[in-house]
Amino acid sequence: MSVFCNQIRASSALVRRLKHALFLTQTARSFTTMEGHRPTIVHKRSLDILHDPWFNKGTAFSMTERDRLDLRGLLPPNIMSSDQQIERFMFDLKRLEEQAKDGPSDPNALAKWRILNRLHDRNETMYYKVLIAHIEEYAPIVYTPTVGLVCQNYSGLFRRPRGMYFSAADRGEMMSMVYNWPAEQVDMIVVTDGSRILGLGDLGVQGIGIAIGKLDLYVAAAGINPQRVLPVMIDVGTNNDKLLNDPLYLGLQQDRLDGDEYIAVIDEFMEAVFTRWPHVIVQFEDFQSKWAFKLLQRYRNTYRMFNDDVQGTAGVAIAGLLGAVRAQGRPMIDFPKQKIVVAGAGSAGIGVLNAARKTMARMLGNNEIAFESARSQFWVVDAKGLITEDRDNIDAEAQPFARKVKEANRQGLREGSSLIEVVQQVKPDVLLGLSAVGGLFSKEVLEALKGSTSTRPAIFAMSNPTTNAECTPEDAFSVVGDNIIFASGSPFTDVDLGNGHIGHSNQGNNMYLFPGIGLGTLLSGSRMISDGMLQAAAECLAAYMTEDEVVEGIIYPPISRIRDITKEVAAAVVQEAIEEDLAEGYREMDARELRRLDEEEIKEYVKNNMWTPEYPTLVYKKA
Ligand SMILES: NC(=O)C1=CN([C@@H]2O[C@H](COP(=O)(O)OP(=O)(O)OC[C@H]3O[C@@H](n4cnc5c(N)ncnc54)[C@H](O)[C@@H]3O)[C@@H](O)[C@H]2O)C=CC1
Ligand SMILES: CC(=O)C(=O)O
Ligand SMILES: [Mg+2]
Repeated sequence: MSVFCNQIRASSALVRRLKHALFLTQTARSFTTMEGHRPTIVHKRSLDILHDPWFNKGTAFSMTERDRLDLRGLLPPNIMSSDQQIERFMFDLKRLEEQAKDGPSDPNALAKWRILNRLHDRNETMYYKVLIAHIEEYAPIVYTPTVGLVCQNYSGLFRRPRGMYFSAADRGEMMSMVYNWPAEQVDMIVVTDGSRILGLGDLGVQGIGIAIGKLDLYVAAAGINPQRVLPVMIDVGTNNDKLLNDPLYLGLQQDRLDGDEYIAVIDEFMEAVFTRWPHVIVQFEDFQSKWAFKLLQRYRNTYRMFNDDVQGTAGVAIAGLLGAVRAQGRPMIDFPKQKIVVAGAGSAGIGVLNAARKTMARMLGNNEIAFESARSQFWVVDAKGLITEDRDNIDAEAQPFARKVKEANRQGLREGSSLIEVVQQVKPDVLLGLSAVGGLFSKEVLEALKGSTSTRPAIFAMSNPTTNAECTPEDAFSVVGDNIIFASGSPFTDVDLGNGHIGHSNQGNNMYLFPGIGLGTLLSGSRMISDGMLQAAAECLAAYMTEDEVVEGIIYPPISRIRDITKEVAAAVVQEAIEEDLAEGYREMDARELRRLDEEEIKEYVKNNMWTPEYPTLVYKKA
């Protein structure tokens, strides 16, 4: 009996399923025939639509729909057909299969990024809990080196948009577009124009990945509330031929704007974001050197902004250079005696040179003569070799570091001398690379460094991502010797030197400063980010490592301590802003109260204002 009943139940369930399938087919058909005639009424706008799988069309939203639904700026500018969207999806899927055949490392890193990214989309609190608890393991995924790979493959990886896109096609619209962002308050913007992403060159609109990665560190390290961060991509075109010819590219397929047209776009963006959020801080990231310096000079006295590659990198390098002096068993005040060869004269290299020269000058008496004499401690080599005053069309930023011709000749050098020649002749204490050329510190260059007059030569292979590092720690320790200091921009593991000795591989990356610079600026309410505030941040990082650690060769903290060092850096920035009378206060902490705080109280104030990922209790209230 029960078997019979079960059969009846099963067959009626089957009939129901068949009927339902028939109904769905008919409905689908009637929808298909009506498509294009009857619009679908939606009761949502903006991000709510993009996050709704029923209505979301992603990059296929037309421009009129984007305007109608307040979506302008929330998607990359290139409008795609649904066929193109599927082609892009399939391309990515196939590429993953291809890469999986080639070897485990890259697809594994990308797969981890995807899993983390999905969690980021689903549950930010949980995402940041995971990131903070495992920062050592996952910073290399959300930040350098994997973020470089993510940017390179962004068209394929793009699923749900994050951040805002302002493009050259949005001129005249930005002031209203900025209101499409759903958050009432934004504390921190990281903006890029994609023109020099890490050492990977012009990646156009795909550079948004670096702004997202940097802001992940703002949340994880500085405790900036994730609801108040905004990654921004300013798409003014690209000069990357591959992207210009790629039908699946998500950005504007036109040559980069230049000159006044370019500046007009960036000006409009700055005006728009500072009009809506007057207290926001804007970090410029990975702009090609040509614009990095000009925009910094243009905005730094008007807006709360800084350029991470120029100023953040400079501070991190100074801290490391001072650490290298201490590691030689010498006092920091001996820094002006160091002979420093820098390979790379772009935004990062020049930023470091300017800051190092100023630091030396301060130690030598802080006057014109000191500043002039500090200049002779640097030898700068770029793609054309040693820079001397003989160089034609020398960049204005590099000019102050051009070697005098006679002096160079006396050292057996000339305009355009190769890096090996320079290292052989100068016998520097420090060899620092910000060239974006992987392997530039070849065996020959490192062999030449063995002639260094330093008791403990330092090698900074600071270019990113990993493949662009000027050398690996293995090469450095094995060729130059066990008694060196080594730092790199992207993480490497320590080197086993045998007999229980470890060759420390430090990560010399601006991530140790930018989160603290941003947080300190926010909490001080400083009107601008002064040289003094940046200097205070660098000095704080330099002083963070103990004497024992630097003697061991550890000149930067491990990333597991990034939240603590960021708190210290932020407190130093607040303190300096107060001393320079720039601090206007933050929320209920007004300028007067800030001035009353002592050093420990400032640290406490910073700590108490760092967001931690905890679920809040939610209560429903009608809008
Ligand atoms: N570790 C860190 O915190 C940071 C690292 N960087 C890295 O620094 C690198 C450079 O960045 P930017 O200065 O903005 O780039 P850039 O493109 O403006 O400058 C590169 C410089 O390297 C020079 N160069 C090229 N080939 C060379 C060669 N064979 N020998 C010597 N010099 C050579 C170029 O002439 C140019 O002066 C990138 O890889 C970037 O990822 C940048 C900022 C922070
Ligand atoms: C770290 C960084 O800012 C860069 O490589 O550009
Ligand atoms: Mg950068």
